[in-house]
Amino acid sequence: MNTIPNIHAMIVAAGRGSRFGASIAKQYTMLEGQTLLQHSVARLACSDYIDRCLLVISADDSTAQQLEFALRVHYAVGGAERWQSVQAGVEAISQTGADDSDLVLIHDAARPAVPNVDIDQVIEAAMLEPYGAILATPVADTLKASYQPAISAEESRPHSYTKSTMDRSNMWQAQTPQVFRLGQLKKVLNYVFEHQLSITDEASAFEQLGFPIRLVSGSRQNIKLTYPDDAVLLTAIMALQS
Ligand SMILES: Nc1ccn([C@@H]2O[C@H](COP(=O)(O)OP(=O)(O)OP(=O)(O)O)[C@@H](O)[C@H]2O)c(=O)n1
Ligand SMILES: C[C@](O)(CO)[C@H](O)COP(=O)(O)O
Repeated sequence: MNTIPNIHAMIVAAGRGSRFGASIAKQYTMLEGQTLLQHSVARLACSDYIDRCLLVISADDSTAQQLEFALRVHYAVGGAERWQSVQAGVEAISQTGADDSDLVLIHDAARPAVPNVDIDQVIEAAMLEPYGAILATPVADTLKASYQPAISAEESRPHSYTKSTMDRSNMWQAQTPQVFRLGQLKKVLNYVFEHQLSITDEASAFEQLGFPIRLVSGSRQNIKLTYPDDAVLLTAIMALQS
């Protein structure tokens, strides 16, 4: 497993950003004169392993094709769930005649601050693995499980209470890029489809089948724009990095 495989990069940008709550899809939020999607492509462009990128966008996206990108891009139409967008991207990559042993790199449009060094590290780790590797950071905070007691008729919103404290010693927060062998990725996504699983990243699909995915410790600067508060942090991180 030590020959250099082809790398097919894909950025998933077909989400709505419902938790962010803006009127435009969050991947088109402007930051330092460019959209998040352009920044994310530019980060991938810094890697010597990547020379083009598949952008998975929603069917009604009229913005992406008007933008300029730091890499040669091509397009696929995403689905309702993130994993379905990835599956659409995987199909598009397969149709180009890619080999099952090639690597597919999946990155969120909403993570424009991924450091260049992390991109290469996760690619190089995946090259040595039969299934793949992902960026992640060890959980830093005390982690609480919670419960909500039954609410009385006059209460409109239930409060949450702590139930227990989780052992965080082997807990990680998943990031992207996530990098997998194409053939194995196709298999696990079919499994998700057949079993109607609900997953938030592709590494979860591998976990369901007991396939090991290596964790590569990444930077805490690689945050995802998810909630409005994240915009302040992301702006500061991008300014610091530039
Ligand atoms: N059906 C979907 C859902 C998500 N994504 C992409 O996956 C990345 C990470 O997902 P997330 O932060 O959950 O994005 P949204 O689905 O847009 O946000 P929300 O869950 O708050 O609606 C984003 O770049 C998003 O565009 C996608 O391509 N297709
Ligand atoms: C893929 C991901 O960005 C890894 O953190 C994430 O899982 C996307 O979905 P989420 O629902 O925002 O966790």
